[in-house]
Amino acid sequence: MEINTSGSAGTDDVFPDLPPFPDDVPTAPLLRLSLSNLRSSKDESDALFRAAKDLGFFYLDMRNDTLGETLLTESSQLFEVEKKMYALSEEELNRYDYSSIEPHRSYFGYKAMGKGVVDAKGNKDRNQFYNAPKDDFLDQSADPLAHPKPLMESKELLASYCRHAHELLSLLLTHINSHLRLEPGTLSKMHTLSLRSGDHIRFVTSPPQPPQDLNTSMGAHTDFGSLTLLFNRVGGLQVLLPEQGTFSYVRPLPGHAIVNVGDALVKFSGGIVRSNIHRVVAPPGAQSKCTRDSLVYFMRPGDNVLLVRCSGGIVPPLKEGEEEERVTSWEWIRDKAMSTRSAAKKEGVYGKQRVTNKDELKIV
Ligand SMILES: O=C(O)CCC(=O)C(=O)O
Ligand SMILES: [Fe+2]
Repeated sequence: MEINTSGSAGTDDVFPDLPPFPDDVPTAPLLRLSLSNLRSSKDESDALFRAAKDLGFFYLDMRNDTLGETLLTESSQLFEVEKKMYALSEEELNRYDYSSIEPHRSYFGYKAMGKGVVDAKGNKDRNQFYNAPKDDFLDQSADPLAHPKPLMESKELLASYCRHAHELLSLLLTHINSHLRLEPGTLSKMHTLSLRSGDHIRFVTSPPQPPQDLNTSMGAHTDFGSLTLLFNRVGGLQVLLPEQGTFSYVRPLPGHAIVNVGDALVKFSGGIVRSNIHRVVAPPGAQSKCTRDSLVYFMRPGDNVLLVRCSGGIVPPLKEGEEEERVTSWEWIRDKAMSTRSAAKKEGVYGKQRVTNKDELKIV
């Protein structure tokens, strides 16, 4: 079967309400997979595993599939909720910054513009984001946090989105599980919806940047979790091409989500899949004048799950004398999420800067 890549845009590849993504910037060759084909085609499933190993990023066409269409509709509705939330004053939003409030100290909640750093020089980020925890919205947190009114007014929508995003990503996990030839259910068991976990919906927004002062909006990073489901419409996301060592834009495509592999799955697979480095820069071309919103769902293992390789299948066993750090999902998130916060750095709680992909696994 022929699998397209994003090298060039097709006729229905533009968002009608936005200036077009330029045709003269290089774009990354993500495979275009289809959710509906994935349900029945072995070739599509093989392509999924290939994408998870080679680049760790791929497009997933959500159209012509009930779950996919539901996620497209709900994500559009959440983009509206996102607008309402960011219309709140900075003072109001800052009430939900839990990054230094004990006993709730957490990466959930609001992060103001410039609260994170994008590079080793300490340059500040150019985005605001809000991390809305799955467990609060599914009413399964021991100690739920307060969240802004626009989110609480759409609590059912957020809950429904968490369930659907989790269902979709679980389906992808099942395919990866079978390609790794693990016991059926091995990966799913560590990601049961009812387990307390770091899963959350992230609402990211970046205002247009002054043309004379462009900077990285979100610094180069890998995602912590197992799989990430991303909807964006304005360009700016870039992936590091593993062979060239250069960053390349990911063209947003209507009707498609972008899916990427995170660090936890690298650990579980003993380095077989790839958690690729990516970043967000100012939107290219005519899109540079747009506010850039994105909607991310991070699927993560349960908080108490140990991030060690699975045994069985094609997962390479540890070599004699080789040891793996025994860190739980919760400990890993705590260190990693706080490592890019400038305030945390100042207070001396700068976490370990954890980056994992195939090549770096050994130095983590
Ligand atoms: O906004 C985007 O397109 C990507 C955001 C991202 O990589 C993240 O929040 O981890
Ligand atoms: Fe990311």
